[in-house]
Amino acid sequence: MISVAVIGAAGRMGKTTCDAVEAAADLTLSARIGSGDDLLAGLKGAQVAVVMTGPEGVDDIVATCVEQGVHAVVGTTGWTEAGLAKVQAALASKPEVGVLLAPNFALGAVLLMRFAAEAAKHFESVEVVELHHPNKADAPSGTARHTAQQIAAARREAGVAPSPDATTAALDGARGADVDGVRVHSVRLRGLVAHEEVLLGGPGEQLTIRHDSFDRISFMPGVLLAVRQIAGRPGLVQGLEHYL
Ligand SMILES: NC(=O)C1=CN([C@@H]2O[C@H](COP(=O)(O)OP(=O)(O)OC[C@H]3O[C@@H](n4cnc5c(N)ncnc54)[C@H](O)[C@@H]3O)[C@@H](O)[C@H]2O)C=CC1
Ligand SMILES: O=C(O)C1=N[C@H](C(=O)O)C[C@H](O)C1
Repeated sequence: MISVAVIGAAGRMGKTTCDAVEAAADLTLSARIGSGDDLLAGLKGAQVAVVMTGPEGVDDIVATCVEQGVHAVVGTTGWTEAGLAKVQAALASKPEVGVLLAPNFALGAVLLMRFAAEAAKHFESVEVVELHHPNKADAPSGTARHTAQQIAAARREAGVAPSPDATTAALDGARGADVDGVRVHSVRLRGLVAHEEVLLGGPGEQLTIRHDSFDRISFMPGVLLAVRQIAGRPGLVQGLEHYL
């Protein structure tokens, strides 16, 4: 049995995660930790923490997990370089602990990123569009950032030129955010859950790669896979693709 504490347990992802952990025969839910709860008390007896809070203060939460010797499976997005450095510093004193930062636990989203990086080596133009529910705190989404970074790395390695763009006059934001030279556009719309499209263009053709999460249960197989594997994967890992 692996004992699991869920941090951010009252949120949309936290509730779904608690249900998934409770339904798994080889896992036991040791604590539901919400905003204002005693984190140290909640972590007592846990082997793995699943972190599904908002971005604010998540670096301190993950650093505390590491200091307590609790592996952390982290779904929270909106990380800063300073936040990552804080976690790395905590891991330096506890190198046996595992931290997985996964911007998307859905298998289809992980595959979308892999396919997009491959395709982006072969097309002149590429842009990313992410579409989410309007309660989301961060933009662009963690998945879109990760997608754009993987696309940029693949294009750099293949020696592909930047996407052409003759824009010289634009309203602020009209061309989206620039992530490693890849344009990323964020849509927030009531009714949506989590969706992403990668648009690839070449002379006379377009390839669109799209993934839709219609329900947060789509993230649970990836979360449970990470919970089961993390004890054997010390250090900081970014992206569920490294676990597959
Ligand atoms: N990696 C993935 O596959 C996915 C990641 N996400 C990310 O997960 C995060 C949470 O998303 P939602 O559940 O939609 O947000 P939410 O706002 O519904 O839930 C966040 C919860 O965390 C709680 N919280 C905030 N600070 C806390 C603290 N210090 N200690 C304990 N609890 C605290 C809040 O009170 C709230 O209940 C977001 O960053 C989102 O981008 C969302 C879906 C999938
Ligand atoms: O906030 C969300 O809902 C989601 N957040 C993650 C992200 O920022 O990529 C994963 C998924 O897109 C849902």
